[in-house]
Amino acid sequence: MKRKVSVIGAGGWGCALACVLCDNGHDVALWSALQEEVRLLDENRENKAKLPGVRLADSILITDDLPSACKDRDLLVFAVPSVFIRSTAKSASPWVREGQVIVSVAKGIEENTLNTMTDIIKEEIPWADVAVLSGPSHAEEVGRRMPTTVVAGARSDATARFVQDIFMNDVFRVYASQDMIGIELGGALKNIIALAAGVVDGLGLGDNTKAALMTRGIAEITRLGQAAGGCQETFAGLSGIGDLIVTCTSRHSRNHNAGELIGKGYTAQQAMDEVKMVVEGVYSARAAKKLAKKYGVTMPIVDEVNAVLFEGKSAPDAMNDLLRRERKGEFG
Ligand SMILES: NC(=O)C1=CN([C@@H]2O[C@H](COP(=O)(O)OP(=O)(O)OC[C@H]3O[C@@H](n4cnc5c(N)ncnc54)[C@H](O)[C@@H]3O)[C@@H](O)[C@H]2O)C=CC1
Ligand SMILES: O=C(CO)COP(=O)(O)O
Repeated sequence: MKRKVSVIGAGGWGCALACVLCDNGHDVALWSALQEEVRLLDENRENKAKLPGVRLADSILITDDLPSACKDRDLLVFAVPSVFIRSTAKSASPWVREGQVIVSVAKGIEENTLNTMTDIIKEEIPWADVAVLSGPSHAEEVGRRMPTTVVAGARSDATARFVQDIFMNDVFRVYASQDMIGIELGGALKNIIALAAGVVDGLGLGDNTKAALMTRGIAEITRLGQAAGGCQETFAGLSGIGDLIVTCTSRHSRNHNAGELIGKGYTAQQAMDEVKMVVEGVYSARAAKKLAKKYGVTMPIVDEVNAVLFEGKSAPDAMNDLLRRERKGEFG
């Protein structure tokens, strides 16, 4: 069924998802807060800065007019970086109708409130029906129609399946779930572990080391995620281990690439400047540490990433301190 859909945010991920939705025959609008970005997208029909080589079909309406992008739409996809989710939701709220479905595809945790992205949207627009879409899905590959699988999460099964139906096609397979907190925490926390995996590569360490970080990383994510109310199975699924694998190993990963630069001696700011696109793990690291404290769980990799990012600790010292922790059983 043809739907009216708007993608709010025109970075790499917003552009790739606009392509998926357009392929599915929907009436698609793509909104950006940045006038210059809108001008360039309209002129080039491509986001040359964030997603080069992926053409935006002529039928995608590119706009900087938020009211018209929100009004009378069956679905809004919020695809701005996590730090802009609250301001974007606040600005959009006057034009969102009762029960309108908003799906968040941003991966982060708000630092001062420890809210997930859908918590923020619900706070700003309590009358919306809020969902999440997450999983191992780099824009660079989705834009090239490479087979990808994700999970749509919503409180009600009906809303999760509504989102599933709108996005699903032969190369973009969508599963449905009702574990929103599990999906969102998996998506946000894997970025911090991916920074650490990048550091391993930047330090010139090996595959054993990276496998160790990924495995112990998902243990940390699962520990915190379950304490916060997520289901264990979700962390073994697409938005958990699946996204962790792709983010720790892909050349497309902004978090891995920033971590690699940090391993080579760049500061966090220098690494972010070099990567140019949003490195969400840097914004979520402090929040993850605070969440771990709130729920009384140990997250040694997250602690060390924080120390390297914000306390001037060297990457080799962080690695050594992880290895020299007191001996323990594998599962606690
Ligand atoms: N790029 C990817 O492959 C994927 C990204 N995501 C998530 O999607 C979110 C967006 O990521 P990307 O598209 O990669 O980011 P990006 O760095 O490519 O794009 C940033 C975009 O944010 C928008 N923006 C800039 N300033 C703004 C403001 N003041 N208010 C509102 N919007 C503003 C602009 O449209 C800009 O192009 C992140 O949370 C990321 O983790 C999730 C899955 C895949
Ligand atoms: O979430 C992502 C892929 O699923 C994107 O990760 P990066 O931001 O590290 O590129």
